[in-house]
Amino acid sequence: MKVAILGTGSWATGLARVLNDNGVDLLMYGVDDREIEDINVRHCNYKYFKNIKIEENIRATKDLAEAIDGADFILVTIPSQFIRTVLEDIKKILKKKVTIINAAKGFDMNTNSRISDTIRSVFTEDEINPVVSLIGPSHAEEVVVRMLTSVCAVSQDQKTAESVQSLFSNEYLRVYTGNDEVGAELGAAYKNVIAVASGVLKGLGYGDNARAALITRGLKEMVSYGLLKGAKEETFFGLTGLGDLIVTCSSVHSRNFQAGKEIGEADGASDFMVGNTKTVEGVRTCKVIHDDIANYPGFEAPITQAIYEVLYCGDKPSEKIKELMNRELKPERLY
Ligand SMILES: NC(=O)C1=CN([C@@H]2O[C@H](COP(=O)(O)OP(=O)(O)OC[C@H]3O[C@@H](n4cnc5c(N)ncnc54)[C@H](OP(=O)(O)O)[C@@H]3O)[C@@H](O)[C@H]2O)C=CC1
Ligand SMILES: O=C(CO)COP(=O)(O)O
Repeated sequence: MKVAILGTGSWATGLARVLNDNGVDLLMYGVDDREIEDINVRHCNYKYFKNIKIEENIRATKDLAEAIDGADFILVTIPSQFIRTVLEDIKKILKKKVTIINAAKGFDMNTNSRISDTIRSVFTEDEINPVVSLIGPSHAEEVVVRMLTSVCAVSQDQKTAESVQSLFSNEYLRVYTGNDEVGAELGAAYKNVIAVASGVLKGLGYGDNARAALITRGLKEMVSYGLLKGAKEETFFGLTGLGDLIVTCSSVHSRNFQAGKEIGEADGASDFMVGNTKTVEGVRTCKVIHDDIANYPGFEAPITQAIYEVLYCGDKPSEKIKELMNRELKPERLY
């Protein structure tokens, strides 16, 4: 069994360690010489994990053909905006049928589609097995040091989901299966927008009460949007919905939360939007969801709308909070 891992970043490294612990043959594919050299020569990934040594048989290459050669699975652990291009490169050199596992949480850069749909649009049914998404509340910083974590292997095909479940499960990573691909992928993407909002609250100096309200009302937005898109309501109360929302809205590890905090502290997003180099999927996801909501007249997503106006219209977070709090009073309708 061989797994090709796309990416040499934090999540790629965390999951490489899981697979290595599980005795799986793997090869990482990266574009960054320094990261590849760190992994192969110094047996670490200094850019992401300063004090952590990784095993010597975790290896990386810049050669995509070498990485996917003989692979039974290809694990997608690069930010969503780069995924389509890399998949198109793979299609040109793929020699055997493979299962593609998506572990990214966002939308296609060109088409705004979910990543599973992107994968299916690039490959034919003869080239790939059913797609699986491996998603849930899982900061790489914890997985890489083997801290207890649970995620979900979500696929339209139960048997393929189970093959990914057994590939990754071990004593510190418990993998469930799920079949609501739409709900799981939308939840995992949408939570990043709410996590940015959570950071903004923190940056503005608000506390636990505000965060609890945000998570609850953010979940409401996620479910309502998901139902519009054909998701199952129950999925949003599982690991890929509420679970991921809690971890990303509350953890110092979250780059979406940290981005929001920086924006809240500055009471504006202009510096962040110009200077950010980290993977903060919530920024683009916010725009994708915001623009899509325009297709559903009367549908309201006040948190996403407020974050959109902060990120893309130059509005001040402090003013947005006032607007949100001063809206017309109403019953707490859930869905
Ligand atoms: N980090 C986490 O805890 C988790 C992340 N995720 C998701 O995983 C995805 C990846 O995020 P994450 O690992 O955190 O991101 P990182 O920023 O940590 O790493 C991204 C990696 O992808 C590399 N990369 C960029 N473009 C390409 C390309 N064209 N081909 C190959 N590699 C490329 C980057 O190289 P370079 O350094 O040169 O830019 C970097 O090594 C995101 O969708 C994220 O939401 C999901 C769960 C947990
Ligand atoms: O998806 C994640 C945890 O489940 C990672 O969150 P960040 O992308 O905000 O760091």
